[in-house]
Amino acid sequence: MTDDPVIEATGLGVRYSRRGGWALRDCSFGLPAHRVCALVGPNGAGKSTLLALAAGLLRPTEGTISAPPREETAFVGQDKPLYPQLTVDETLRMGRELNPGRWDAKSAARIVEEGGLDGGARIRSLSGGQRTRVALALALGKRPRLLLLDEPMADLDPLARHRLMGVLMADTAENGTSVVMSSHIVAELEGVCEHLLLVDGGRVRLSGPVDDIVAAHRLISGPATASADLASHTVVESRTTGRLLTALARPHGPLDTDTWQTDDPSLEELLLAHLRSPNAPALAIGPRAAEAVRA
Ligand SMILES: Nc1ncnc2c1ncn2[C@@H]1O[C@H](COP(=O)(O)OP(=O)(O)OP(=O)(O)O)[C@@H](O)[C@H]1O
Repeated sequence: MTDDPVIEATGLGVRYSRRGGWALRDCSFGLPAHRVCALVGPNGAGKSTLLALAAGLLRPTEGTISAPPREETAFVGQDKPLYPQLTVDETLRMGRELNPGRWDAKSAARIVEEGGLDGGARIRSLSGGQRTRVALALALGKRPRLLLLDEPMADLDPLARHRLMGVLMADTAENGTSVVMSSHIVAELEGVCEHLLLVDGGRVRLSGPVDDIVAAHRLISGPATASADLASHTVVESRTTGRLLTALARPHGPLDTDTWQTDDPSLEELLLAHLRSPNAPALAIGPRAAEAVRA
């Protein structure tokens, strides 16, 4: 296994119409192969657009994106295009026929069985969450090199989500699949995702290995009167309550420990601080870091 990027983008931009605004602009990043990458951002940030580009369903208006070919990619979008009149078993048989020579019946069956789905049930009789499960079974059965998931677990109950995430992660780790997964449920990503791409307003705000991104930040608290001390660091967000100042910052050197108390932020704290501060400087760590930050 190599750490070569599975997806590489340079100056990527998408405009859906000539008069419309840019859904994505100046995006440069690399996503590592054989890893689980989280794609995070608020509504309308450009996540689905980015996944559609990676899946080869959309062409960029400007810039380039390289990704595996469509036959090696599986994409589970927000709307799951299944045939309502087919049964679960017939759907999986169709998956086998559409993917001759590479269909992994065991992986597909495992996802369906784990949800207790009746193979004879018609797709139209299934709940939204059960359909998601069938769509994921079809995607994994394809044994893709790249698995793209657009908010895959949104309509599953918390227990089903937790279990299915476990199965998905075990399966993709076993097969060295590269996964890119968008989600609004940050708690779901913590401990699962190794790489992070935060997009906001069509731009890349954070890009890099989760551990490195988290390690680059500190939660800082201390007296508001000493706020000038922070001027030499990159402050993503700061708040003053009475005499106490709390901040999320990227320190560029030691902080006076007599004045400041510092802690590791959680991934959730880090993401929320960035989302609340759209003008905070972007951070890219790893491949294409220079271009990402320049953009
Ligand atoms: N088919 C389309 N035609 C025109 N504009 C579109 C189209 N699809 C998306 N957009 C616009 O592109 C921007 C990015 O949308 P996108 O769906 O990629 O965001 P997202 O991050 O996936 O959002 P969400 O979290 O709500 O799913 C938005 O401003 C959206 O209105």
